[in-house]
Amino acid sequence: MHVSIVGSGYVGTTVAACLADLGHDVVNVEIDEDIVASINAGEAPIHESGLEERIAAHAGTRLRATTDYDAVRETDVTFLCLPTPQSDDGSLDLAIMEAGAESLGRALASKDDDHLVVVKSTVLPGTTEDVVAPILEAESGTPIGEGIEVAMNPEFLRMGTAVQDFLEPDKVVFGTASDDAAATLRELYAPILERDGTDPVETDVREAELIKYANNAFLASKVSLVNELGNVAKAYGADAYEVLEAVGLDDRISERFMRSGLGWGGSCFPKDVNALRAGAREQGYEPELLDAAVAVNDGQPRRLVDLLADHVPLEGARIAVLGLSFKPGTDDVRKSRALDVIDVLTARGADVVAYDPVAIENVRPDYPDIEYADSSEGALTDADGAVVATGWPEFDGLSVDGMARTVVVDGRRIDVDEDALEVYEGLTW
Ligand SMILES: NC(=O)c1ccc[n+]([C@@H]2O[C@H](COP(=O)([O-])OP(=O)(O)OC[C@H]3O[C@@H](n4cnc5c(N)ncnc54)[C@H](O)[C@@H]3O)[C@@H](O)[C@H]2O)c1
Ligand SMILES: O=c1ccn([C@@H]2O[C@H](COP(=O)(O)OP(=O)(O)O[C@H]3O[C@H](CO)[C@@H](O)[C@H](O)[C@H]3O)[C@@H](O)[C@H]2O)c(=O)[nH]1
Repeated sequence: MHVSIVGSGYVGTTVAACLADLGHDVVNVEIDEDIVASINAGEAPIHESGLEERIAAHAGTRLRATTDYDAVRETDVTFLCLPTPQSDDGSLDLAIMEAGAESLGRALASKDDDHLVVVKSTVLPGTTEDVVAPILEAESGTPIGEGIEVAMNPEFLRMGTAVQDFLEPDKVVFGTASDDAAATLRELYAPILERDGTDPVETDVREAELIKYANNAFLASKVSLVNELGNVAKAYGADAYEVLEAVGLDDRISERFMRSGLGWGGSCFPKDVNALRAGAREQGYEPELLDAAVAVNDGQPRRLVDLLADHVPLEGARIAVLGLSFKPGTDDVRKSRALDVIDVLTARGADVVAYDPVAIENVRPDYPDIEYADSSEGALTDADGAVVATGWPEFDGLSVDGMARTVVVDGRRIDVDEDALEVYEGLTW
């Protein structure tokens, strides 16, 4: 099939490379010329396992990128993979989606045969049919349903495992308003669906939009509940990991997403939970449980620093922050809890020296005044205390020899020889 993908960031690039891998002919339409050049040169513009080799294998044959929206006219389907950020008040900001839909609609004005526009970005119920579709209709001059159709196909991939998640998904969701649109999506995803004998979840557009938010709200709230239970465990002097490992043996609960500690960050959970809270309020519903999930999450960085302050006077102390990315396996620092920890530490007068295996350059522009080390040993040298903010595997078995005082407060449960330390405190154990 001939597919165009508008927006070539984390999602658009991954989806494009994977669809090319599945045998489709794919073009990325992207406004950033560096990204376009990178894909056409066969190089991955982002750090994701399995992406580089797929782009290298297909660039110039089944995969290309362009800044020119006219390329969509040579395709049957367009996926919108544009950012849907959070406004200052927490609500969903659709300005980029609207601009993308305008450009796409204009390009489709001179296309003769049928075209399916699929929203893959995370958008609140009603956005595809009530915001995107009218723009496409106005700009193309083609009524929806008479040559142009819209559909919604939410994406559940995670940073760090994006390629594998796309190619081997737990579920595939098609939100459509017609049998034709559903059939086109089934054909496009056929290699994935046939391999596992998976049936796609087929719904109307509005349900597909909400499935994505419900999914993220559920997972984020699960981690917040786990953190609340972890905080209670700590108050009782109990180990939350032992408790929750046992709880997770219940099939109804599952052992996944049970790691308590510093909480959830990243480009999705915070903005999506906030968009859903704002959207629910707009609909006249008070989402009290989601409010609480955010409050528990926002409290964890301060709790971590409070624990450290029980052992080390922070004013003027040299404190190592180990890990900056929002989770291991990615250089993404968007809404990373590590940054909140740094904010609290510096507000309380500590001198921060930070280390991360891949994410330092993404933090430096916003935090030019803290010190950076090129290894965990370097960060720990002469430190009066350390906090673990991201659970990178390389922090397991940490060497603390050079520390002024061997005080370690762990927000991610790394593997550490507690007997070698003056103080080891886990956030929830
Ligand atoms: N990152 C994830 O893990 C993930 C997973 C599932 C769903 N999502 C959702 O997918 C959407 C995209 O997320 P992302 O992380 O890929 O965003 P991103 O910021 O990494 O990428 C978006 C890309 O769109 C480009 N762009 C902006 N305006 C454009 C325009 N008018 N025309 C063409 N290109 C334009 C940007 O230059 C950028 O490269 C969001 O709605 C997000 O919530 C993200
Ligand atoms: O037991 C756990 C699991 C996760 N986290 C934290 O939760 C956040 C999110 O982690 P994860 O879900 O693995 O990463 P993302 O790449 O943000 O993926 C989420 O957000 C994406 C964008 O919407 C969705 O597509 C994915 O399905 C959804 O898992 C990170 O800060 C993790 O450190 C915990 O604290 N404890």
